[in-house]
Amino acid sequence: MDLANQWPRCQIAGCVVRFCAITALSYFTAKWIISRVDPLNQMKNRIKQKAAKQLKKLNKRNSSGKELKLGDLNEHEMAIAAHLVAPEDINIGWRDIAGLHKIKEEVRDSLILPLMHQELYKQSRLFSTPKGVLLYGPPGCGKTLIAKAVATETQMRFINLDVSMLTDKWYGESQKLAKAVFTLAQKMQPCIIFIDEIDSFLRARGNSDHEATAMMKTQFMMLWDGLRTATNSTIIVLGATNRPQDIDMAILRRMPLQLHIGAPNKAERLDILRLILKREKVNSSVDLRHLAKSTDGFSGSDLRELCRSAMVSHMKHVMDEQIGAGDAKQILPFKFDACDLSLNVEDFEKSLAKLKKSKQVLLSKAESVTYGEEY
Ligand SMILES: Nc1ncnc2c1ncn2[C@@H]1O[C@H](COP(=O)(O)OP(=O)(O)OP(=O)(O)O)[C@@H](O)[C@H]1O
Repeated sequence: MDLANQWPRCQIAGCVVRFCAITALSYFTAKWIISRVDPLNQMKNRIKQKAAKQLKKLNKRNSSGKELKLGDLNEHEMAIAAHLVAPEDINIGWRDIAGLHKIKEEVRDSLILPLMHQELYKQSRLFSTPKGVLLYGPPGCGKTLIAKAVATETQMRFINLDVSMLTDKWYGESQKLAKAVFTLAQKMQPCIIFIDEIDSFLRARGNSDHEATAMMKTQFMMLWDGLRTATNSTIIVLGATNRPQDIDMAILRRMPLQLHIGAPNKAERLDILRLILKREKVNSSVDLRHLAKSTDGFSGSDLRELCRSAMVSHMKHVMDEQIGAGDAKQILPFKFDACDLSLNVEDFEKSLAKLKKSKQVLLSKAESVTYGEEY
């Protein structure tokens, strides 16, 4: 009788166990499938992997011994951490910037030395390291280079803030992300928060601003203020812009050090050309002084393009001579040693004419934009 009573109970228990197992299996399978096809989840995983990679690089170089782990960060900080730039990926120092002597001196005196010798500078109540720095001037003249060199010289960590992510609908929760920028910087200080094209993000507030954007800007400023009043934090917001006149006045007030990085003059253009061509073969007939004189109005990046395009034209000439209409694979290895790879006057002349022409086209297209007058 007892046995007969127990038998159905065992069956019931078996059924319950099977039911639970099937339910659990279905749940985890469904979860796995959703995680595989959900784009948001996939993006979060990518961010996590990228953040982990960047943190690993940072920790490897960290001499203070204080490691920052992925587990120390919340979801929003992780999204920002994916935009960290490891020191080995920056690799730009003063030696990589030609000209701009006054700017370098100013940055050294007002920023680098005070950051590197904080104890000494703290002795004076008159001095405080600027928590906000603005680099402004025409495009391609070295603003980003200066920002990177500051990070390298001071060995500070570098968040290259991609402002579009703060307003991106995929990330959502703009305000939490804005907060995460500062909390992450706090966790890994000394740290530079670099905002390129800061005018596009923190432009003068207007009625046309979306409510969420306006709130995020306000929050950003509040967090920045927290930084400015904290005496023991070593976090600097470094902004770069081509259009300083578009930046909100309240933001400009938070950036006491404002440096104009203008177009290079003749002597600076010569320095830049020498730096760019340092490791290239250049024929002795090429007069770099003359080239510097003929490139009035060129930015550093225009000069780089000039040299690159001269090299392209030279290589084309070499290839035409070597290969002609022949088969590249067959002929190249045999005559390679005989090639003259030195850039010559003709290469530069061709490249200069091409660049001047394209600059002219650009200028006529953007007649209303007159950078020179704005500064
Ligand atoms: N002073 C300089 N010395 C050496 N190279 C320079 C200099 N200025 C510009 N360059 C060259 O131009 C490139 C662009 O410079 P950079 O990105 O710093 O310009 P930018 O002012 O930040 O421009 P944008 O406003 O377009 O962001 C550099 O990678 C470098 O090759």
